[in-house]
Amino acid sequence: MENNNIFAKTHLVTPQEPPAITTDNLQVYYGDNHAMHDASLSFPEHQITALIGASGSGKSTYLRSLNRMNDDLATVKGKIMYHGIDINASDVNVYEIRRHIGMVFQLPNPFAKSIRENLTFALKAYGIKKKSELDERVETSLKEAALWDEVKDNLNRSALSLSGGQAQRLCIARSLAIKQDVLLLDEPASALDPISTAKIEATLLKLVKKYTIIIVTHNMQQASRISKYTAFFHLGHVLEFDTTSHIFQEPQVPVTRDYVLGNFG
Ligand SMILES: Nc1ncnc2c1ncn2[C@@H]1O[C@H](COP(=O)(O)OP(=O)(O)OP(=O)(O)O)[C@@H](O)[C@H]1O
Repeated sequence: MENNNIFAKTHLVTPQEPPAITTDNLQVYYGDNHAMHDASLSFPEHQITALIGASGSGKSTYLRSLNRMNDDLATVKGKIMYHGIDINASDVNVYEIRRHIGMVFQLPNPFAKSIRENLTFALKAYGIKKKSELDERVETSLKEAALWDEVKDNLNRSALSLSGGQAQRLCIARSLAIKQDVLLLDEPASALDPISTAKIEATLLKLVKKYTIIIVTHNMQQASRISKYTAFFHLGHVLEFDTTSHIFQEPQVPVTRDYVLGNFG
């Protein structure tokens, strides 16, 4: 009956650093499918945390809940605390949440607009109209996302003409332009070549000085290279959360050990 005991052994540390976001007993249901069980985690400010685990273990489900992207798809129970506010409460404005907590998806999704408009679209919706401020936000966000040098000569060209890696950095820049402070990234480099992947990783390592980053990845080397903390998901449960070095060098839970050694998944 080993299967019944898999979820009994967990190892979940609470990082010393102050949290940017925490979840308390987060549960997600797609109809009758209880896809996420009791996820209680704390994501430290200005650190990269990786979410790892086999396909279907609940990583994206959990990540999407953090900025209420599951609202129309699932029932999400439990608390999601962000600066002392439970952002999972029904009376919280989800657009306001997404002003602070942004999402970058696996496949880059630039709008069919110019590079500049991709960055100014949300700013204008938030009431920023002054050209000098818009220009400043465009330049700063593109520089922070390490894209400025490649696009500065023609910001009016279509964002659809960018390469996959450039388009993904533009999507990161979109978050930076509106000064979101938590970036949720769902396998942002899995569709990219190794050079584009390296650029994204280098960008994230710079951004973490100012932003809190939570990244889903199937790439163990990537998690090791860039994250300070790692959470291991298994069949809708978080079984282990610790520093990335502990997770990869001395995992405490047998299922984590099997996963990081490549014995399944
Ligand atoms: N929109 C949805 N509607 C119904 N069920 C869903 C939906 N999205 C995910 N699920 C279910 O929730 C469970 C967890 O899926 P999820 O996509 O979160 O896993 P994952 O670990 O991110 O997988 P992957 O690594 O393949 O992206 C699975 O059983 C999946 O079928």
